[in-house]
Amino acid sequence: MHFISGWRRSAAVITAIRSLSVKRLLCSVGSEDDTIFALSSGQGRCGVAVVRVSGPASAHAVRSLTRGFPAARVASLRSITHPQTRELLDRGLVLWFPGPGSFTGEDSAEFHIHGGPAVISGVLQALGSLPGLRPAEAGEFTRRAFCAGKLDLTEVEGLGDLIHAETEAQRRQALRQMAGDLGRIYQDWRVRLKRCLAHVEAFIDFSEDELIEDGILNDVDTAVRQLQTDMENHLSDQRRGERLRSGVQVVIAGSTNAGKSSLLNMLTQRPAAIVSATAGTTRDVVEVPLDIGGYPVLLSDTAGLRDTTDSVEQEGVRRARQRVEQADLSLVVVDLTQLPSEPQLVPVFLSEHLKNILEPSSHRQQCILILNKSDLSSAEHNRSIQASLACSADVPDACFLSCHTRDGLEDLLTLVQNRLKTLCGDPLIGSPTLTQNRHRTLLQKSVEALHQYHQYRDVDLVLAAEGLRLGLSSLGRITGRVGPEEILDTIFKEFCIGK
Ligand SMILES: Nc1nc2c(ncn2[C@@H]2O[C@H](COP(=O)(O)OP(=O)(O)OP(=O)(O)O)[C@@H](O)[C@H]2O)c(=O)[nH]1
Ligand SMILES: [K+]
Ligand SMILES: [Mg+2]
Repeated sequence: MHFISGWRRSAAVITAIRSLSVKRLLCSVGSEDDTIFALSSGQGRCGVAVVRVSGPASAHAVRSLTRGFPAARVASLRSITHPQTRELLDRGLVLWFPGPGSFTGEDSAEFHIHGGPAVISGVLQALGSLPGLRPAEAGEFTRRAFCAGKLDLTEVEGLGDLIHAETEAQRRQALRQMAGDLGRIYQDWRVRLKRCLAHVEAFIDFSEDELIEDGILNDVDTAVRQLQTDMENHLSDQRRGERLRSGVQVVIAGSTNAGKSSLLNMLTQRPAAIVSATAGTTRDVVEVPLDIGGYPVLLSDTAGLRDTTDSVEQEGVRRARQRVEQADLSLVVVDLTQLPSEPQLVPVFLSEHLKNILEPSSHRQQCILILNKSDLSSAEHNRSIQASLACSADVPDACFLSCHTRDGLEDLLTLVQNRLKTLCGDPLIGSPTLTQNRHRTLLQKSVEALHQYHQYRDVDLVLAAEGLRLGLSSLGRITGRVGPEEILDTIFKEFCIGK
């Protein structure tokens, strides 16, 4: 056993050298010797604009534009002047963040100036006139933070998502990922897998000399199986996190003239789609992003579903059906006045009607029935329909609505919100969910590689170990500990200049 710990130490040294060189390789592009600067607040006229500087010449930049060097991490009011012409550009706050304790890990500074275009361009020009300073590329500040080991890739992505978050639930999920909750899970799996690999490699190298305990491979088998289970559980999340990140696809579908476009307009509070008494008004899919109860929704109105000889309308119907296929949730609108007059016949009628709209049976659960135009039918008749529906197991959640009087809108919104909660999950409860397809693909690869381990375990241990190594490398790519340059390029390019 003594021998194994010695071997482990040397393996640890090798791993350390490897990860060092990977990091050097990844971070060598876009010379780190440059000092970069950019407007970090939004473009356009605003009260205060923030110009950020990072890199070795940051202190020189502060000295050149202001007098009296500011204390670290304290806002100091200064006159900001052009280093060559000495012209006064603005009076603003200057902040000095010495490395390595800064966001990027480098010496950095911020100029909080007035947000007029002339002030901003004056300060940017002044910085550009200094030797060793150049404008930052998109995402370059965050990239430097990553290279300094301040963030792993999942945290970088969380930061990107936070900047783009439009609803409360998206913000919560992004904050959690930025805090490293997701990265920690992947890191833990990497550590466990690394231990398995070390044991198998030790077994390959030393088992003939009988320096290895028997049963070590059985322990590895159990550990690998447990890892597979953990990863598969994480993968089978019904894409909740990804849905929350990119928006829930909700489609409004149904027969012509049911009031689908009227519903879209009521929910979006603007005349987004044309409403008319002519059947077959809507042809194109009309898509509107919405925030419903903190969840991001992409709501689309579609052409009424009917057989038609009009080729343009046929295309509209084809697109409508395609949307229903892809949707996370369908709002099926039915004109109440078109239902059978006998309430007890309504459930069978609706269940047949739904088959026509939601063909694959797997989609039946992801549907809310909206019985529209309730203003045209008596309250008593509506109650009888409701009672009859309550006794039927074939019909999904249904609610009465009038797009004219807005009666039933509250109930509909509650129903929709509850569905969204199930579809996206609560980002603060339970273990954090996968948020990106990139993570999913790499995790699936990792799980497949672990299957290779079991496949070759009794046949060829070297090949089995290779499976573990592949699994480890896929996991490492998620957090960016291992990874080709182009992945990083894509991720950082999604950031804007100044981030
Ligand atoms: N009385 C009443 N009329 C409604 C209601 N909702 C919609 N309508 C009317 O029904 C007709 C059709 O409405 P639309 O919203 O265009 O229906 P649609 O389902 O989008 O129709 P297509 O796009 O042609 O498939 C219009 O005359 C609306 O004013 C409602 O709740 N009550
Ligand atoms: K219509
Ligand atoms: Mg319409």
